[in-house]
Amino acid sequence: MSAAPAPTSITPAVQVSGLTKRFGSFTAIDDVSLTITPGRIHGLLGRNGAGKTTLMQLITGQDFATQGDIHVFGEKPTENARVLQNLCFIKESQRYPEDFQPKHVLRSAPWFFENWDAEYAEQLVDEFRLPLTRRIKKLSRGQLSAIGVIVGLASRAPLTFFDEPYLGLDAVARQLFYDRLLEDFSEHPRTVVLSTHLIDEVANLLEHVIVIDQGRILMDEDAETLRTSATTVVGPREAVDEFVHARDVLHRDGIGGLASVTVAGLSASERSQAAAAGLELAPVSLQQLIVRRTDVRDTGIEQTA
Ligand SMILES: Nc1ncnc2c1ncn2[C@@H]1O[C@H](COP(=O)(O)OP(=O)(O)OP(=O)(O)O)[C@@H](O)[C@H]1O
Repeated sequence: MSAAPAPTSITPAVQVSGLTKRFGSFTAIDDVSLTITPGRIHGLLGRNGAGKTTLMQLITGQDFATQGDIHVFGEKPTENARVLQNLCFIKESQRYPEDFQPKHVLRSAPWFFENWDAEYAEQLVDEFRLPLTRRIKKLSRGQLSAIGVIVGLASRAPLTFFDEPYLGLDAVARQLFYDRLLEDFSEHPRTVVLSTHLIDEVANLLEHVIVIDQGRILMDEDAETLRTSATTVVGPREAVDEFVHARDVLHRDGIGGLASVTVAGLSASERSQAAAAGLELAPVSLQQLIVRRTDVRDTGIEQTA
């Protein structure tokens, strides 16, 4: 067996080109190309059935593509132990052996993850209040999710995928997950891909956003660029209409004589112009932006405020 090419800081964590996955006549992933830069937290977002889980399954070598290429740290992932030992895929539908208890999961984790930090896992078990010696099939939905979250964090895998990792987790536990992810990521930088419908909750964690819909990539952008790419203009309808005239309008709302219109990118001088016209400018949340930019009203994305 030839030696693995040493991953370098410029080797993409993931490189996908022309990727297609069909289930019979249904195309779940449709000619997708994307690059996941190492050392960042990426959001993989999209409506139900958009193709997020399928894409993650292909990248992590758990399923075969119909067409196209996938490279993880420069190598093909399928049946490739060198790649797989650098991966952690936390999914909502994780199955465990019949009689397993959380303590068995934690004991077996070091076999799969060479960076496993048992002490950190213990700390997380306390913080998430996970009962270690109860059969997994008897755990609550949130406790089951806590196992995945703990494994995902304590594995410190160079490439970690969290696919809707927190079904059933209460607000305190979700916040704990975000806090620990951010802290641990700063101390042990790695590549994280987080798939979620709770966009506003994770907005501050994300450095890059990938939006998928009907198997195609709709958006693949730096989160900061995205955050500053639109503004909502609020004020008397006539003044707002005059201001947004000939601009790229993403969304309109309003009541009575008041209008609230979201427009793409405003320059500094346009902002001053709006202020001079007595209009208010409000930032657009990442969630709203994705909803507006994808031009979809029912996104399947939950409001959490
Ligand atoms: N084994 C399969 N056989 C047939 N169709 C499948 C199979 N796996 C997934 N699909 C279909 O592929 C599409 C993408 O599914 P996927 O699970 O990737 O979506 P998702 O974006 O993760 O959705 P959600 O947010 O609801 O979890 C869906 O329409 C799904 O029904």
